[in-house]
Amino acid sequence: MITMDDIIREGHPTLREVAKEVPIPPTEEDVKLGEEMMEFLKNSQDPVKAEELHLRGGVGLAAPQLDISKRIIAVHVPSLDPEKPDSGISTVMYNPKILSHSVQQACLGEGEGCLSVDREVPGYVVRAARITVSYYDAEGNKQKIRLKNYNAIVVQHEIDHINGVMFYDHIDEKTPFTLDDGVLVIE
Ligand SMILES: CC(C)(C)[C@H](NC(=O)Nc1cc(F)cc(F)c1)C(=O)N(CC(=O)NO)CC1CCCC1
Ligand SMILES: [Zn+2]
Repeated sequence: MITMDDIIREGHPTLREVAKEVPIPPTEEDVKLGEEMMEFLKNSQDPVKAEELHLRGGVGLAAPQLDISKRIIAVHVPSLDPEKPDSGISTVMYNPKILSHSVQQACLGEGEGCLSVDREVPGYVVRAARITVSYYDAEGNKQKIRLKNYNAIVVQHEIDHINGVMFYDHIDEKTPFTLDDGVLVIE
């Protein structure tokens, strides 16, 4: 079972590598890895288990964060809006790829953090507000989905990880909270 001890922290070189594509259909080993990554996210959002296992409440995880340089990500975003019960996203993506994205940009009003970063890094992380992502699922079926707002932010954050990019690479140190016109601030 994955715990915080399995997550490598900033400074570890694997976080700066471009991860390798995985064979499709995913091998048994890669399917098992994806399942364990999803289980970690679910455990981390379960108050009892998170407390017991000392987990930070995670919504996304990329294989490089486990020192496994493969293009596998898991996202488990609860629907934050009770009126829209299925506005979240919960899936493991093999070889995810952003096919297109909106010109419109967005950022989280709170800025971003990272399971691999044990410090606050203030500043807006400006990303595309909407993205179209293709990926393969555990059975090797090609999927194509459109994401917006928080779901889009999480998937972009995780795809950054398989490209060796950290969220603070996007923060302008001199003007961390300056926003161009039209950037959507997601609260
Ligand atoms: C870094 C951390 C604060 C742990 C962040 N958690 C998070 O956003 N928790 C959360 C938010 C909710 F809205 C509902 C909920 F149930 C839990 C996170 O998992 N990530 C993922 C990560 O580090 N992946 O590598 C950082 C987020 C910053 C923007 C997108 C993902
Ligand atoms: Zn991260």
